[in-house]
Amino acid sequence: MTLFEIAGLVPVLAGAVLAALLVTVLVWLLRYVRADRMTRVSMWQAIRVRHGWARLARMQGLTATDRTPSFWAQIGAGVNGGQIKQHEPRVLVPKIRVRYDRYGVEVRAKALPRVGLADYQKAAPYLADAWRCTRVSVLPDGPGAVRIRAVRHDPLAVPTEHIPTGLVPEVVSRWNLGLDEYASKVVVSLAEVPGVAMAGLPGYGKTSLINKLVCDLAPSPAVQFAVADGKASTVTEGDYADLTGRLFAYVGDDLAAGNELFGRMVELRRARSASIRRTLGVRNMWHCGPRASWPLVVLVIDEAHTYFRDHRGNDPATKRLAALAAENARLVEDLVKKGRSVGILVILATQKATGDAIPTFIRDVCPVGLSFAQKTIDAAVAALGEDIRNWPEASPVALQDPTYVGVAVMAVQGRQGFTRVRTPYVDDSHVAHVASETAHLTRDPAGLLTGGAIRGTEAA
Ligand SMILES: Nc1ncnc2c1ncn2[C@@H]1O[C@H](COP(=O)(O)OP(=O)(O)OP(=O)(O)O)[C@@H](O)[C@H]1O
Repeated sequence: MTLFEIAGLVPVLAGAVLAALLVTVLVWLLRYVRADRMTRVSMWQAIRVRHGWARLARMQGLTATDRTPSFWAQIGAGVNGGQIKQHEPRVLVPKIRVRYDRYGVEVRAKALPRVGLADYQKAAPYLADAWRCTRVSVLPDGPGAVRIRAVRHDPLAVPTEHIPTGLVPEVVSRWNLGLDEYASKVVVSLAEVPGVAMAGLPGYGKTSLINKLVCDLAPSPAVQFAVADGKASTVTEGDYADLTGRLFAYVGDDLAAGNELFGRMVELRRARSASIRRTLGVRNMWHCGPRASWPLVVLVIDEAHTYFRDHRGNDPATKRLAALAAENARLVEDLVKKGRSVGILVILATQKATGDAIPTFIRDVCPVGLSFAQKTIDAAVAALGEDIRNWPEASPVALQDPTYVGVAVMAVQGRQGFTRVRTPYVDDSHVAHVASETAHLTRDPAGLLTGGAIRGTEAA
């Protein structure tokens, strides 16, 4: 190719570069037009972060200086008889990739020699100021990289809403709780979990969170639900009225009815334990996963204290209630201690998770515990364990403000300390819709053991 021909290609190349630029700008504009107000602000923020990064990184000491002559300088020196010219040290700036969402930006940055995770963490408060964010966290992002999460608004203070998709979940054991204080998703695995203990002052979102879980799992025939609601006498007057169609069993605040349901569940647990090997070919249902013929059975015990409270008195009626409460505790203990491998999950919700509300021999074997707002640190300790005393900034006692309705505190696997989660609100109309659309999937799991499986809907 002659020089003349090469020169002729320049306008073509310039045109291609311009066209690529134009496409990039158009895509950005399209996204901008379609985005909501908060995301638009984040889009501008992402541009500012990218363009200001080289300067900011220098000022924060996040750059490295390379004093070794470059490869080309050394080659040049070889040509000039081994003499390397006065060499300018090079300042290395970490490469970054910036993504945005409604709450702010996420920056993935490379580590450099002597600039690692600890340096980024030390710089986090200054990055927050420079990017005008309320919170910045820095976490490792694989070898030699960090993930910087910067949020402009406190995600815990912004109520969110969840509209159930009505789609069959890919994995029924994934419990998507909501967003943490950095607007990252908090997902808890329910596989191999026999019990969840949920506490919190009245009106702070326990029932709404349970409704969300039921709505998300209801489209799967591999999950069946039963509810004991200690706050209502009949199903129609309680918080679970909209879900009735999708429940294979429901009892209100009557202790004897609760006793009957818990007894039924223990019988199911025993029958499953006796037949699991023969039916599933494994000793632990989670080794093959729940399916329509062997569904995960979720028993919700809301206002759990109703069923376990100690009744004191010598009159026959009180004595009977005391006996029923003791029996209820024994039955639920059986489910929580032995139900895991056969696919039974008990969710216990109460206002204060002290020993008089949920017996400690039940509460303390629930692997997942969470708490919405609490009045006292003792109530927080009862719900989350002694360690919460060491994390005062995450204490549920600090959530006693209407702003934090729907915010829960929990220990999340793989994370240090406690995580605060903004759980989304699920409107009653959505709950009713999902329950009525999926009512045809409701089966009594005991009936399935004797051969009444839903045909054609095996496995989740
Ligand atoms: N995640 C949420 N986000 C915003 N608001 C919420 C959320 N959850 C609940 N709420 C509001 O709080 C009200 C009470 O919620 P919910 O019934 O779930 O509380 P609760 O803790 O179960 O109370 P109780 O102990 O009395 O049953 C709801 O009607 C709704 O207005």
